Amino acid sequence: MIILRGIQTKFISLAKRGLATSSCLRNVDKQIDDILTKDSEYNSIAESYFRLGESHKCLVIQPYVKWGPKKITSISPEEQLNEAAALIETLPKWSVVDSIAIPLDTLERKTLFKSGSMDKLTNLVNTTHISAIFINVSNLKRIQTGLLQENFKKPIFDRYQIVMQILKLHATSKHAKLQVALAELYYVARKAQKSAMFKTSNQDALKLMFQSREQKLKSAINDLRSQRALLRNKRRKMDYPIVAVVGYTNSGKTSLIKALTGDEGLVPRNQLFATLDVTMHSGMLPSGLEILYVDTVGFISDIPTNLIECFVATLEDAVLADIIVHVEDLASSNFDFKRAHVLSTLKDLSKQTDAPNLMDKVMSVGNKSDLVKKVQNDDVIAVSSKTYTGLDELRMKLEEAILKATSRQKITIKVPNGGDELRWLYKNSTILSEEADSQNSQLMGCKIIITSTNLQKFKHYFVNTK
Ligand SMILES: Nc1nc2c(ncn2[C@@H]2O[C@H](COP(=O)(O)OP(=O)(O)OP(=O)(O)O)[C@@H](O)[C@H]2O)c(=O)[nH]1
Ligand SMILES: [Mg+2]
Repeated sequence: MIILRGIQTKFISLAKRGLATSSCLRNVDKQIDDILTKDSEYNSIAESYFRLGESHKCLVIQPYVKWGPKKITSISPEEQLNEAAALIETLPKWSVVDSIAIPLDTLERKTLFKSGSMDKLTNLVNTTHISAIFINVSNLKRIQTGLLQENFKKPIFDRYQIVMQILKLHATSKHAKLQVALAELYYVARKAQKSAMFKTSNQDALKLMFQSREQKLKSAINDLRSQRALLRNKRRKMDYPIVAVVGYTNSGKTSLIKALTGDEGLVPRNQLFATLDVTMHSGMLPSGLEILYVDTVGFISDIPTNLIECFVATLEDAVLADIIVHVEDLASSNFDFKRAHVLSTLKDLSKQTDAPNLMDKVMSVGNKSDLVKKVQNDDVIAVSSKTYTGLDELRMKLEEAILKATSRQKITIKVPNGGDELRWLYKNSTILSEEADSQNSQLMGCKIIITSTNLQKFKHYFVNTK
């Protein structure tokens, strides 16, 4: 769901003009609630894969391919382990007790690990007080999970399960809940269809149940998408420049928008996937031009594609923005890896959504500059959302880019004092300053920002006709 937040008075004025969504979405609300809560047969199957209520002390294992084409060179196993631990720590009541990286020659082995590594891990499991094992690969095969569980006598989780649990916990809006439910359904249906339960129960009925749930979820998501498209058109008509803020999870997107807008409704959190809703926040550029910042869902590497696809819809607003601010965490040890991941996701998005000029709209902002001694990257605008350093420079650069991207121009225009022209300009442009003309007191000199279309209209109404 798109939620519009901003400085309160602005929120009210924007909401009155039809930008807030709640009333538009009310009619589909009940239908969505039913899909999410009343499907008891599905819910009881899904619960067996996701253990939201449990608390766990985890051993985190990072398998990594040591050589050959499958070897990952862009991020070290230690850095992967750090990210894996951050995922676990994001779940309330889950903690990391120990972590270990294990070299492999392939990820395809039935037991995943060779016997030597298996012995080493069994010893570690038996001598450490843990209640579960998180193996940081995107998706374990059912046979791998089964054999590892049998060997270690502890529940085994893969990355998909952990990310899904975080998403389930953090999804608050209907739209986010529906998308998470769809991502979960793909996982549950695939696992259930391969399980013993599926072989012994009425397979056709189970398949039908999954298919019907998928259809209901997709249709509800499509309804919401149409609502969003309507809202987008409304916003376009109102001509607010839009700045989408994207980036790797935890880079500080929400914090940056909060620092730029002063919006107290925003709550940055030191968690992965803290933001799962696309929200809008009004802000002002140095000239007084009002813009909307769009907060978005963070990116993360190594997530199964159907999980990503579910979130592409939420990024539609980003794709259609006038400028895309890419927030990067300057203090992150794997800065280059994260940058490459976000840029390649944006490139994919540009292809999928048929937006060929998407990459031209990207502006790189290096956040958390307060945590580094020296900013190494010359190609970013360095800021700190914590100390507010660099924000004025960022606003200036944004203004420059927005004026260019939205064909707006700053001009000075002379209009009759108190006339229709002035009233029209108040409605259709941003007035930066106005002062009486020194040579003719009947005239006002107005410095304005106006779109090319509105300038044409102004000329048509007030210049050509006279
Ligand atoms: N020191 C410092 N910490 C920051 C800065 N900006 C954000 N943080 C911290 O970084 C963490 C993540 O911030 P968020 O703004 O929630 O990050 P996000 O990119 O919106 O994260 P997701 O919504 O989870 O993708 C929080 O603990 C913030 O307080 C900064 O400039 N300096
Ligand atoms: Mg956020």
